[in-house]
Amino acid sequence: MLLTLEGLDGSGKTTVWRALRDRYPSAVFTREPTDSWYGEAVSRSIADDDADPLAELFLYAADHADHLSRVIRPALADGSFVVSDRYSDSRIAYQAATLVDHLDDPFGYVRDLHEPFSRPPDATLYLDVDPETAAERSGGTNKFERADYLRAVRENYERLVSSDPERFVRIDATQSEAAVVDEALAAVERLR
Ligand SMILES: Nc1ncnc2c1ncn2[C@@H]1O[C@H](COP(=O)(O)OP(=O)(O)O)[C@@H](O)[C@H]1O
Ligand SMILES: Cc1cn([C@H]2C[C@H](O)[C@@H](COP(=O)(O)OP(=O)(O)O)O2)c(=O)[nH]c1=O
Repeated sequence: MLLTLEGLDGSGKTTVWRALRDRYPSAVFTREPTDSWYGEAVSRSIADDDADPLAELFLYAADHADHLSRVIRPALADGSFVVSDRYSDSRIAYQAATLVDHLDDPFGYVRDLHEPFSRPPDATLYLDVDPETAAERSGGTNKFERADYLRAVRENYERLVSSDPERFVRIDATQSEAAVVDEALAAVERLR
């Protein structure tokens, strides 16, 4: 089973990912961007304010392709429970926002790019938080610009959730850390 964690920066994905790692020590825990050289290229692009958004999409997509072949598919073939902190939905939510002035239908473009080669998650925990809280928690320096961008990203997440409601479990991530973790652990218990 492939479980993914999604949500805005600062929504608490990594906190939940760690709690799941403690609860399911034999599962495979992974993340995107990965720690491969493809993931390092992604990090360089994130750090570059002038990075071309289309080039950045393809770096993220390359990292995803490598993640699938090197980690995700072999682990699933072994019958492992696999948990990924971010996955393809992050691309659709974030890059559709960065590409809004570059493509007519960025959401459809990024979604369809994945379709021929990716492996959809079986279930996704969506940690839902308002953009202001997300920006504050993730320590963005330009808080208002960041919150504006995260607002667009959140709208894309909402589109994803409504297009595939069966796959998503929405968790109110404005609750305390302990409440979010409890809800996430209970949801995974039900899903497995
Ligand atoms: N429910 C919560 N309430 C308050 N602070 C939180 C909550 N969840 C996480 N945090 C804090 O917010 C910051 C970002 O959390 P993190 O789990 O790294 O989020 P993400 O991986 O989604 O960016 C950390 O300092 C973490 O301790
Ligand atoms: C995986 C992925 C991440 N991102 C962005 C989200 C984050 O702003 C940044 C780094 O991801 P990450 O390290 O998961 O950030 P955080 O822990 O703060 O949520 O990359 C994309 O824009 N597209 C993607 O496909």
